[in-house]
Amino acid sequence: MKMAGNSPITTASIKEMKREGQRIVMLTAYDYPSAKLADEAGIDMILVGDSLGMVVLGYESTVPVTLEDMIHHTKAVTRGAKRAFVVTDMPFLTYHGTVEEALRNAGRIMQEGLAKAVKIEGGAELVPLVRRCTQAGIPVVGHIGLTPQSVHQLGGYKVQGKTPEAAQKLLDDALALEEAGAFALVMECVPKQLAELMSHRLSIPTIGIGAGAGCDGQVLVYHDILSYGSEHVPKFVKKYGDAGSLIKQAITQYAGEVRCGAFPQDEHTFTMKEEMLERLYGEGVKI
Ligand SMILES: Nc1nc(=O)c2c([nH]1)NC[C@@H]1CN(c3ccc(C(=O)N[C@@H](CCC(=O)O)C(=O)O)cc3)CN21
Ligand SMILES: CC(C)C(=O)C(=O)O
Ligand SMILES: [Mg+2]
Repeated sequence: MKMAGNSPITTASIKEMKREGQRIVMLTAYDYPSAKLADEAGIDMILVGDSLGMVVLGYESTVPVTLEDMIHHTKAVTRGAKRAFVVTDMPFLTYHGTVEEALRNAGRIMQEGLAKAVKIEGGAELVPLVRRCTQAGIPVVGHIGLTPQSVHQLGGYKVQGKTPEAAQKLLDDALALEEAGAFALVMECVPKQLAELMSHRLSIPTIGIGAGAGCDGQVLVYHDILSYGSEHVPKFVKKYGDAGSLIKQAITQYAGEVRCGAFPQDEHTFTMKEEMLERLYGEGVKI
């Protein structure tokens, strides 16, 4: 399998991967160790997804996630990612006021979090913002199809674009975002035929999640592929490891060994010199 070299990934190398038919691999990460492992495993793009609200903060949806949350986690991820290109989700309602306000929020993600790009959920209505960010040097990734920040409007996490009208709207949105300057596009939970068609129509790379093999790249949630405590795992997830069981087993063994006295052993313990101990007792130091 071909993999881009060791030099840091850029927007240019991401676009080039599409031209060369090399699939782009994206994974979410939310902290320093997960970013470091993903980076070392050769992941091309790391997404600091607002899914962190659900998988690491325990909220019911991504709606409660704040800009401060995203910046905080982005700081940790960018310290761990040496080669991977880090993209951060703009959270709920941080890009729906004025373009100036949205630009300022995107700017904080770049300047404080040190992300290389931002991702925003929505279609053609975001064109003025995408244009402004792109002009200001902030690369933008679009996100269409199932847009989880609109879960309360969509009525659940459902597949999108199943009718000809809905599919046409998604295609129009995708083309508008590309035209406005988005350098990549996430397509979530859309029928595979539509995702493949959109991937052919667009010159920018498409990154699918629950959108089939016809996309230029794939993205999944870190905790989902590792079975690491994530709940309500979507159908499109494939599990590649069982970190949850591994961690629970290790913690259970630790608890058992503390309770029966098997831990700690001498090797985990510090000692005082005999001479110091004699002085302690002999001189009657009060302890
Ligand atoms: N752990 C996790 N993984 C994700 O991929 C993820 C999150 N959280 N949180 C934010 C969004 C929400 N996502 C989701 C969540 C559930 C489904 C889901 O259950 N979908 C149904 C399909 C329903 C239908 O038939 O229309 C499924 O069976 O997969 C899909 C996407 C994707 N994102
Ligand atoms: C699932 C991906 C695309 C995402 O937006 C997230 O992790 O928040
Ligand atoms: Mg997201």
